[in-house]
Amino acid sequence: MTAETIQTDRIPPQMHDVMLALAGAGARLAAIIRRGGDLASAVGTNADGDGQKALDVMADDLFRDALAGAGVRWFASEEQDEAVALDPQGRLAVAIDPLDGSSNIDTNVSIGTIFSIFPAEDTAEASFLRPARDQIGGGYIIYGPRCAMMVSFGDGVQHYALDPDSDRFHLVTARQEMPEGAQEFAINASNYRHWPQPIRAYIDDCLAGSDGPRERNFNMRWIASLVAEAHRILIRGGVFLYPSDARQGYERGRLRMLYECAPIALLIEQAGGKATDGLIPILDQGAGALHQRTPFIFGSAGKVARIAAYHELPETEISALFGNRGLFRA
Ligand SMILES: O=P(O)(O)OC[C@H]1O[C@](O)(COP(=O)(O)O)[C@@H](O)[C@@H]1O
Ligand SMILES: [Mg+2]
Ligand SMILES: [Mg+2]
Repeated sequence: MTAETIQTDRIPPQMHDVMLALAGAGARLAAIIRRGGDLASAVGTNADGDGQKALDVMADDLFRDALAGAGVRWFASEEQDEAVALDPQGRLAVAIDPLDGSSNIDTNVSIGTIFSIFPAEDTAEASFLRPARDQIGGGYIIYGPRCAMMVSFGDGVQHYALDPDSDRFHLVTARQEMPEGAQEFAINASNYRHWPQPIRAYIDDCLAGSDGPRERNFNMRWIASLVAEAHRILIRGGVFLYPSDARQGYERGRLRMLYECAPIALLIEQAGGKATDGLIPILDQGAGALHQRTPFIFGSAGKVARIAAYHELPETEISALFGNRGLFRA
């Protein structure tokens, strides 16, 4: 039996082993990151053609080994071309982004691990290529100034923190709720010229601040670690956008449906927010392939609904200068 790496009294019993394994591997990875050293050197390329860094591969090995003894039948990872069969008796299927925010490893900026848990079926395809609403668990670990975990089993979001003395995750908040609050948006604005019109119009109106149709000022953040943006938004609200764009290979955005967007969408909905591809809830969709990408917009419910409304505006209204976009005053 695994040592108690996480407080289990709020975790459904059938999830204890998998959560003990994820928390144990997360605590070990947190220690590796704290120690530092050569974690960012290039070591290869993954299934999707992304460059792999030393820490990407280390994290993948750590989580796969930990999950092998935790009732997991199928393991799918950003770092593996195909799903891996672990325990034929296992009842769960786990998809994982073992190290999210790889471009930040060498800059000592927050990075994370994202995980999604489905009931195991007889094949990996049947286990993973299904509606995201079939997830029975999902969450992330953030390796930041504090190491923390947000996880949902479909009944709210639980917030844990890693105690550095005992190396155990303990419950901080039993039901994390997202405030509507912050007037903050997160997008990689260097891609502005490649964005679709509704996204440009939404951001134009935010940037116009109190002089534009929104009649108030906004703040912007871009960390380039999805986990860190999700954590900030869960704690203080705001909105995140990684839309599709006109660059080659970005026709469906950048982020992966199965092990990035689906678990973050579960957390966001369970905390009272919304997560869509611009229009359709992510949880109403599913991955057609393990590494399929999707445009991803999430955050406070009102903000995500507003972005959907920009997608439905008539062309004349969308291409109007922000000052003339009468439908969106305030
Ligand atoms: O560099 P860009 O295009 O702004 O992309 C940033 C996005 O890429 C990611 O780093 C992708 O995740 P990986 O590091 O797991 O590949 C997200 O965490 C982040 O939101
Ligand atoms: Mg990622
Ligand atoms: Mg990754």
